[in-house]
Amino acid sequence: MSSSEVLDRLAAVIESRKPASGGDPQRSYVARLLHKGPDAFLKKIGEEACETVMAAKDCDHGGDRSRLVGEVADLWFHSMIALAHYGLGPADVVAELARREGLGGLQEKAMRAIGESDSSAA
Ligand SMILES: N=c1c2ncn([C@@H]3O[C@H](COP(=O)(O)OP(=O)(O)OP(=O)(O)O)[C@@H](O)[C@H]3O)c2ncn1[C@@H]1O[C@H](COP(=O)(O)O)[C@@H](O)[C@H]1O
Repeated sequence: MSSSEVLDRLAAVIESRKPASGGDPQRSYVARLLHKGPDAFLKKIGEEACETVMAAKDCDHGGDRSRLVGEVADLWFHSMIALAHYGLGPADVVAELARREGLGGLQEKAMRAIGESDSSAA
């Protein structure tokens, strides 16, 4: 089982829960969030991000690392609902990570700073 297969299957299920695909808010959690709209699933992303931070901090103090895995799973899951709403999916995120492969964060930041100073000089 590859991680991208799992993400692709989940993306397909989320797609099938969209209102246009007949998703039923009475029977499906995903359909309910999509039906409520961006405020509902974006709020969940904020909550899950905070819970991820708290679970990670607990790991620093001997906490259960499986809790961190669970919180990141919640964060990814709710982020995937947002991606689907905006017509995107895990393949788009993977493509962006692939594009960044080999470009160090400090290098990218330095390139951005040069671009910003060029545009302010123009
Ligand atoms: N991966 C998940 C998944 N992860 C988390 N959740 C649900 O997300 C909800 C919110 O999680 P919380 O920990 O915040 O729980 P809570 O405090 O009860 O949340 P709220 O009351 O704030 O909604 C819970 O009800 C979880 O069960 C998920 N629900 C569904 N999936 C996947 O989505 C598929 C489709 O789900 P349905 O659309 O519900 O059929 C499922 O088959 C799964 O593969």
